[in-house]
Amino acid sequence: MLQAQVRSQIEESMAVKQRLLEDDALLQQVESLVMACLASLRRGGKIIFAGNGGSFADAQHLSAEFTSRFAFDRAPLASIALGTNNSAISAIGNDYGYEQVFARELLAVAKPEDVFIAISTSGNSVNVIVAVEQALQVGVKTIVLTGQTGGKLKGLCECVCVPSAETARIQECHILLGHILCGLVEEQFFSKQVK
Ligand SMILES: O=C(CO)[C@@H](O)[C@H](O)[C@H](O)[C@H](O)COP(=O)(O)O
Ligand SMILES: [Zn+2]
Repeated sequence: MLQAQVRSQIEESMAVKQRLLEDDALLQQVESLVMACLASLRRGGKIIFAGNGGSFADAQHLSAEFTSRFAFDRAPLASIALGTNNSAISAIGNDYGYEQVFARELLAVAKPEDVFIAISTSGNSVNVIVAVEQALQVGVKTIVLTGQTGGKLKGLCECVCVPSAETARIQECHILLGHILCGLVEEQFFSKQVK
């Protein structure tokens, strides 16, 4: 009985990915994001990630692909996920408010040569919005991975909008696109350096 629901959720996940595949503008955005990350790393910048809940896990996961390795053994690439220092979250949250937890850490570490990838399925998480505003002020190239509407983040900066309104389905596409990003950046960065 539950098997039908399992099947229908897999079908829905595949349907969202099919819509991604048919969205040339979105694929172009992902290519541009790869190029922006490459340019940042080549000039000594780093890739900064942030998100809440499942997107926090995605932020950590993708950041670790850069600093550890993705598809092959190579030198580490500079990346951090905001909010991974529990003491900083506790101190900033307690002293400045939870909406500042990403923005203040970003202000402490971001340089104009960095890229900031914010992840929010709704586009409405206040701590992500405030961090995006802070990144733009510092002059950091900022891109948001979000859902079909982009929420409040839509008007603020470039948004890669996954064509779904369902959090889980959007997250599944974010990690797919994130893995594609990591793989292409790694391949391009090191193929150029080997010569
Ligand atoms: O993973 C999930 C749901 O799949 C949740 O933990 C989810 O990430 C949390 O509710 C987040 O707070 C949602 O934030 P956002 O994606 O709207 O910015
Ligand atoms: Zn989740």
